[in-house]
Amino acid sequence: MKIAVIGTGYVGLVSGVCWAELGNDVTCVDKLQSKIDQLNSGKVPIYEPGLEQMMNANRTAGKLRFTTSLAEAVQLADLVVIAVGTPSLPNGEANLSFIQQAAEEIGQVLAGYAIIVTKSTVPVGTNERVAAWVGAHTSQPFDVASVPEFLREGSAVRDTLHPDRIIIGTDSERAAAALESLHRPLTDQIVRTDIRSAEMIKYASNAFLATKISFINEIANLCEKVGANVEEVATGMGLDQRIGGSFLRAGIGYGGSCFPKDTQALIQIAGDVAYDFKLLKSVVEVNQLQRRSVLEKLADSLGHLNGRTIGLWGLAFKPGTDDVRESPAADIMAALIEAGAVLKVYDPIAMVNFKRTYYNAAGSDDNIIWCEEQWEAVLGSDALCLLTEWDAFVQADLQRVESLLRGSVLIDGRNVFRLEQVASTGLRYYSVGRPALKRERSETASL
Ligand SMILES: NC(=O)c1ccc[n+]([C@@H]2O[C@H](COP(=O)([O-])OP(=O)(O)OC[C@H]3O[C@@H](n4cnc5c(N)ncnc54)[C@H](O)[C@@H]3O)[C@@H](O)[C@H]2O)c1
Ligand SMILES: O=c1ccn([C@@H]2O[C@H](COP(=O)(O)OP(=O)(O)O[C@H]3O[C@H](CO)[C@@H](O)[C@H](O)[C@H]3O)[C@@H](O)[C@H]2O)c(=O)[nH]1
Repeated sequence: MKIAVIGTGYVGLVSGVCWAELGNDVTCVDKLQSKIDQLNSGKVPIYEPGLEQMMNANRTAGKLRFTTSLAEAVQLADLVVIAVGTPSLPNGEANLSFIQQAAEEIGQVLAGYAIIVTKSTVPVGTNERVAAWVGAHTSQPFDVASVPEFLREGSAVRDTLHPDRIIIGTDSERAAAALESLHRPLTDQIVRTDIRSAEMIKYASNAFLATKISFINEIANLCEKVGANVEEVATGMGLDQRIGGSFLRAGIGYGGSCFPKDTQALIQIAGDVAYDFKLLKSVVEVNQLQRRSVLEKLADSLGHLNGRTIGLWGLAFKPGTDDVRESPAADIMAALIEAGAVLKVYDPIAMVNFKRTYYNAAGSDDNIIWCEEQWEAVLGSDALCLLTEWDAFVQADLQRVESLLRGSVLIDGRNVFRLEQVASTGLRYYSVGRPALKRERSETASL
């Protein structure tokens, strides 16, 4: 199949590369010249394990190209895939301006029948608008379909090649048949729906996963008060097949480019039809409060934060990605700085993106020291907070943490250390929903 993919972000690039890997002829388009130049020089602009190698193998095989010319890509394509961003507007609603622009541009250059697929996450009814935006600029025949994307960052290639299901929402038999044959090599779980249901499946899935996380975080907060251990609780709950064990890891709350944005958008979608989505509003509120639990634990262990030096391990919203959109670390850092703390921060992959997104490229803020390696963030700090569960942090030698800290407090925002492991050190240890090790210890530096 000849495929044009509009937008070379996490979704467009990974989908394009994987479709080429399956033997299709793929042209990826982005309006950012710098991105296309980078891709044409064989470099992937995002951190996504396994992607660069697969991309270059398919470029070399002549199955994958990159261009800024939407016309060049669309005119030859049987299938045109829209994978541009749908970020939040200030009121939480999805911003559809990139979708509209892409749809209108497609309409302007369509040279014959094509199937136009929206992979971006879009509110119910958007694909009907896409059809109108395309149709306003062309007399060529076309069909539209909603094929929402469910990949996770950090495992995007694997998720794309081994999806749990493919949802195809379209009114057109011709489009459905073509899309089924495109996806059949990936899975037998292909579900056909009407367009609006496909659009809703994406939001409902993300909202449900976010609900699971906020639910277990509330159970964790309760566990701390009643002396239970949330890990044991989650294991016990998850063995019930009706509940399932995934997405029950308590922590500092969800972040990323999807859950925060898509939960807000679904609240807004409901509001537009005068439906008050109370449960989802609480999920969002709980998530916001959960980020503050790190500050409460620091205040409990250190007494006050003014003038304290706090080491932070992890800036990405989760391990395996350089994406820092809506990362809990951003809120936690801002609150710590406001409380007068000095921060020593380190992330193995996301430092550059984080500085650029939240502190301008130079990372300028007198209260932040951007560390070159993970141990620098520990050295001389009153406390160390683990915010992202990168392997290098999970495998860290806790005796070394103890010896480099000036204080003795370790806040584990992702429950990565075993309680017995920490018990063999003198660290004062706070995790999420598990018993704290609050023992007294001298705050003398041992550098
Ligand atoms: N990131 C994820 O893990 C993920 C997973 C599933 C679904 N989604 C959804 O997929 C969509 C894309 O997400 P993303 O994270 O890949 O976005 P992104 O911001 O990483 O990338 C979007 C790209 O589209 C390009 N673009 C915008 N308008 C264009 C136009 N008119 N022509 C050509 N290029 C254009 C931008 O320059 C950018 O490179 C969003 O709706 C998102 O909610 C994302
Ligand atoms: O038990 C859990 C699982 C996840 N998280 C957090 O939840 C966030 C999102 O994690 P994850 O879902 O792994 O990452 P994303 O790449 O954002 O993927 C989600 O968002 C994508 C964009 O819509 C969807 O395609 C995916 O199916 C959906 O999992 C991260 O901050 C995680 O730390 C938890 O706190 N506890």
